[in-house]
Amino acid sequence: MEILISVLSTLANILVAGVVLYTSTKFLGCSIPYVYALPAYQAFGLAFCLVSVYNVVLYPMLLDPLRVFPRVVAPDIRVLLPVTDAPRGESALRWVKQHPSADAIRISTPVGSVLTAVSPRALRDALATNQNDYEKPLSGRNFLARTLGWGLILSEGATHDRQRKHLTSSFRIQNIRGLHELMLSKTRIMMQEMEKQCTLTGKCEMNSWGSKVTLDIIGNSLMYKDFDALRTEHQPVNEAFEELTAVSPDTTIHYLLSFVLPGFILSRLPTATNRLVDRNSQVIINACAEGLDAAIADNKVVQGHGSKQQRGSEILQSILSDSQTTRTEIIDQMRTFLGAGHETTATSIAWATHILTLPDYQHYQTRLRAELDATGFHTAISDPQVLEKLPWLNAICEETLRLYPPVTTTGRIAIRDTTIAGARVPKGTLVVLFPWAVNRNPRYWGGLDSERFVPERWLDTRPDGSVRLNKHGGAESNFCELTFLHGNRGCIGRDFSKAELRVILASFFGQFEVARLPGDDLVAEPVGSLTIKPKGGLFVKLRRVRDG
Ligand code: HEM
Repeated sequence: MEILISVLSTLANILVAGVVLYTSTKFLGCSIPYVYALPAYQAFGLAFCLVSVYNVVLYPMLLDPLRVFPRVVAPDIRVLLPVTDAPRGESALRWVKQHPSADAIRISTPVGSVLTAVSPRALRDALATNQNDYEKPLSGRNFLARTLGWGLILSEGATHDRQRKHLTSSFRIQNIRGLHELMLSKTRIMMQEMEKQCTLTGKCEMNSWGSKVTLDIIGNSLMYKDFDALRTEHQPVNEAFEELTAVSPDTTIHYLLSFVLPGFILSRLPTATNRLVDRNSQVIINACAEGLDAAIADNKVVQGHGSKQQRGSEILQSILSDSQTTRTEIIDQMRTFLGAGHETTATSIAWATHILTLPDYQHYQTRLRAELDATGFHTAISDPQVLEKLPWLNAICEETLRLYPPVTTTGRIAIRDTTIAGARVPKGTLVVLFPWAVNRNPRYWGGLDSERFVPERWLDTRPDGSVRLNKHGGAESNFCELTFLHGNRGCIGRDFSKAELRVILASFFGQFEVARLPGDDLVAEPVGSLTIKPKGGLFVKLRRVRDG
């Protein structure tokens, strides 16, 4: 086996030499005597054939330790990327349906094979049991670090463990409940502004309002910085994120290039994407630096261990309590939280509205209002603990997050030999994870109903007819859902975002009857880089049914 690999790598080298010789004679005008060029071309041809036979036939059929898993072919590698202009999720879901009993599926692409884990058993291995055998691919991390900084999302190993340990406590439910007033007051401003816009223009666009309200909430929770995006027409940080998350073929090409070019070369190419990333990242860095300085100057937070903190400053204080952290790292961590804690929840607000305004599902708006009425609308929205227990509200949030996971694709690379569902996974294997496909897998989510919006699956009916929320949606394991992932790299902001979603949806649908514009009753296509939004935006009109 090893001899075979060395022979093939030698041939691969000859192949590269052949290409160099060919290009130098053809394009650079070097005159290489024919007697040398001919054998080089022949070697090139032979090496090319052998490498192809090895990649296409020999390795996948006889040598690949992952050949116990079924194989599919992906001619367009863009469908495997988290940053892409390609349609999202659907190819992976098709593969999952083609191989319903598979634990994992091998995906052959023109540039090599990758693996995707699909069953709860395989996902548990990749994300929990053997989680320390994986890292996020360096090329993708280098690309994203320019926007998000080297914070919790992109750090690895001991640095990640240290950062996660310091940050975990600020995401406890008690601390999140402490942010309820802020979340509610920002939601109220959102609704006032939306109502004004609707009166003036007859419509409002949900993606952009979701983005503004979540930016204002995370800005205030993270660093006492009120971006006031909700009342500012051109808020620079909001616009910076909008541009950074927009999809374009240019961004996809850049992301693909990050696999072959070192970061310091790629980031210096004079391209439109580089200019856009540099300009917008600087806007975000400056905002974080200003927020940090203001919070320290106002004594809201103090660097170092054991320092007193004011209510609501927990996230920034926990970043500062890590005594090993430099100012650049603090700002990187703030960029991470601004990015991660903003567009993700914003898209969930848009998707929930998208679903609840479709003809088949509109009646869930009425169901939700009835639940809020029965509890007492004002009692419910002013108390986070009441909202946490409302069955229909929570079931609608859970089902939206299942059906439209904002992050549809992510990846891990095995840093040592490991196993998935009993099969050996060699070091260097790229494991791509598709929350979109896993969350809609008919095998675990009720066959034909798996792609339908069925909030009832999150509810259990008691003998007295009352309903109670369950934690699994009827699936056999929580690894059947990947919206927030699992394990030590799962989303630290999971409870934060659920609290936000609850208060925003309860206030919004509790006070407005929300409808699409005439003629628009279609299921929108999900598009977006990193997170998915309804294509073309989601335009709605509002009719007030209750005073706030
Ligand atoms: C609906 C809302 C959200 C969804 C669906 C979501 C989803 C995810 C996913 C899938 C990951 C793992 C990414 C990967 O490993 O490739 C992640 C990680 C992370 N999320 Fe979220 N997220 C949401 C909201 C938030 C919020 C509100 C915050 C902060 C306030 C946040 C902060 C983070 C951080 C810091 C990480 C990195 C965790 C680590 O690696 O230790 N997220 N999120």
